[in-house]
Amino acid sequence: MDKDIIKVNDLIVAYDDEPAIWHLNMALQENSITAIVGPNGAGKSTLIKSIMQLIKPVSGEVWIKGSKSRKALKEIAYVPQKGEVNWDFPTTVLDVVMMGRYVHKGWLKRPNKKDREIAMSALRVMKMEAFRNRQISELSGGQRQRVFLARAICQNAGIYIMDEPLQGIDITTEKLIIDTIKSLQQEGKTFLIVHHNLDTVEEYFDHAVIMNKTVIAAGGIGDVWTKENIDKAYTETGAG
Ligand SMILES: Nc1ncnc2c1ncn2[C@@H]1O[C@H](COP(=O)(O)OP(=O)(O)OP(=O)(O)O)[C@@H](O)[C@H]1O
Repeated sequence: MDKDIIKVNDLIVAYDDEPAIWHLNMALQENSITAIVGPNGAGKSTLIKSIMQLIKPVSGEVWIKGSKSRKALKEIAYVPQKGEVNWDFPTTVLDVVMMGRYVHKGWLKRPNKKDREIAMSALRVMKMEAFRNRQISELSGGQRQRVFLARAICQNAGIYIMDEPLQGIDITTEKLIIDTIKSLQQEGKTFLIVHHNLDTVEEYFDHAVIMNKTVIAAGGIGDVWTKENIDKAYTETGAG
């Protein structure tokens, strides 16, 4: 069986004629925890937004489980950067987490008791049960990140794509998120995660894509996590 659950072929993405991603090729190995690493402006968010079809590329292809159809996106739970969400929207923690269920039900059907149980169990995993009736505007940054992950768990997708889930959170929440990710990996899930802290890459991830507009090196951590590759990404091209 093909171990590459997502494939990106020769991707070019530009904003106002300025390329943010240039002839990028990568493959996400099934059941891996893969880091996307690179300097500010390297195109990491652009890459995952392209995979999620939130941005239209100039050229290139994205295959998800052997399909190019939008339907394949159902296989993915996407966790955007905290800053990309309107946290002032008047809604509760439980309602946000329950949104993870709409992928299965469609937007018109109301969630039922089972959906609620699944959402509560996801909140329990993230130790956010006590906050279920809290307005999302009243959460701290770390609590927001926990709610995001609970919503992704609720979706019960095979692939998680997360944009800087560990940004601006304390060590307790970081450990909880990493432990949850590792136990979901045991259940067969796959992770593609934008990560900034170079000191924790080897501890948290088994694969990495080191990039700066294009891929500098990609593969198993033991093979690609070298000073040479990291220096190359962080010193070349002037994208940062
Ligand atoms: N909506 C946009 N319009 C114009 N340019 C954009 C837009 N979004 C991103 N860019 C530019 O594209 C390049 C890549 O941005 P992107 O956010 O993908 O990088 P990143 O690697 O995720 O950066 P960071 O580590 O700072 O989050 C940057 O030069 C950025 O300024």
